[in-house]
Amino acid sequence: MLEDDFGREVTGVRVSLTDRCNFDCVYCHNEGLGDTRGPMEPGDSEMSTDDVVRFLEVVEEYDVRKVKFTGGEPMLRQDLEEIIRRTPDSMETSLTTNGTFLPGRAEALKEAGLARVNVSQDALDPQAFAEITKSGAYDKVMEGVRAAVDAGLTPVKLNMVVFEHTAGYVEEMVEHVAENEGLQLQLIEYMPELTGKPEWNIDIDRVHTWLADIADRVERREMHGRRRYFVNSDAASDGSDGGMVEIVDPVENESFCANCHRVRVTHEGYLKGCLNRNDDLRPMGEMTRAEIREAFEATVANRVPYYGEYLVKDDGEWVVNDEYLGVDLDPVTADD
Ligand SMILES: Nc1nc2c(ncn2[C@@H]2O[C@H](COP(=O)(O)OP(=O)(O)OP(=O)(O)O)[C@@H](O)[C@H]2O)c(=O)[nH]1
Ligand SMILES: C[S@@+](CC[C@H](N)C(=O)[O-])C[C@H]1O[C@@H](n2cnc3c(N)ncnc32)[C@H](O)[C@@H]1O
Ligand code: SF4
Ligand code: SF4
Repeated sequence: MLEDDFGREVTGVRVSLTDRCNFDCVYCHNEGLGDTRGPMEPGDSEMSTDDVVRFLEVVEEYDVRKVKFTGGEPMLRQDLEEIIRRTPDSMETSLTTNGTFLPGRAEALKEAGLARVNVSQDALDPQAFAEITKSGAYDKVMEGVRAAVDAGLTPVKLNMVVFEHTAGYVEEMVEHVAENEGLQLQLIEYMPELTGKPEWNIDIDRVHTWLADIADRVERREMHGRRRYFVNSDAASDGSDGGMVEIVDPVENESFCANCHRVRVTHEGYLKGCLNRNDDLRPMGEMTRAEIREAFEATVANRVPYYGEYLVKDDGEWVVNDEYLGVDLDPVTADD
């Protein structure tokens, strides 16, 4: 297993399969790569099926055991089922999607070996949903979530970005997942770095405080040290956990970055050490196994935590701050 200079082992990869999308969400960071708008046809620049599979086979050699497929909208790739089928068996395979193509395809994804899906759903109100996503496909998304639950792609995590347009819908969404088996909620702090519009920010600490008040139990997840709140677990008739609500709050959060164990791959086949950075793109040449190995090792060796005092000025020169290694990571009590 590879470890970076900040003691972070790399256990997962996040692979963007395309930058195309059928939505145009007002906040979209597109994994740090900018606009999703453009032609809907497969781009020449996208990694081929074989490239993606070869990449996964190589990183498996380094004990990478998790892969997240994302985009753009990854379900625009017609070879998604094939990619999943050919993903090494040792890897947990998950997908983040806007959900519109899940109806009619969820079963096939499950059969191909997909473990679970996350579906972006920012509101339970069709009009608000349409305004945020610039699409009227609310019903399709609801249908997609049901199809995923029915196919056993569970837990289905609903991804809701908490920002000015959605803050009023948080409570309703928490109730929704608490009442519906198979669903969990991820409340994502709005990341303004890549989209501008800092005026849309909502103070995520207020959401933590509110959830801490109503939760029966709180855990900390290994990944990013994220907090998980269990709501209404007593009321759950099936003995399950009731509603599980996780807060994804990376912004200016050193502890989040200190627990970051994933390397990213862009749809064009560049490695990237951090979601928020665009100055660390590393090509993998012709994507031969040797080139992938070399680029992967170099990417891990050059990873830095985005938030955190990882660079300091010494005699006018920027140098890595060894003190960062002493950041209080807080005890992590929950496993993934
Ligand atoms: N800044 C930052 N944001 C992240 C990182 N990982 C995930 N996110 C954000 O978290 C949100 C949810 O991401 P998903 O792709 O659904 O999945 P996940 O939460 O990372 O992973 P699972 O919970 O294991 O499914 C997205 O808005 C991502 O941009 C990260 O390493 N850094
Ligand atoms: C870029 S999308 C790609 C996958 C898929 N198209 C989807 O929407 O789920 C991945 C996740 O990033 C989230 N996201 C996009 N821009 C964001 C931002 N500025 N701040 C926080 N999360 C954001 C989306 O809500 C989504 O859950
Ligand atoms: S559906 Fe996903 S990729 Fe598409 S615009 Fe929305 S957040 Fe971005
Ligand atoms: S270093 Fe921080 S900002 Fe960058 S990908 Fe990891 S958690 Fe996200």
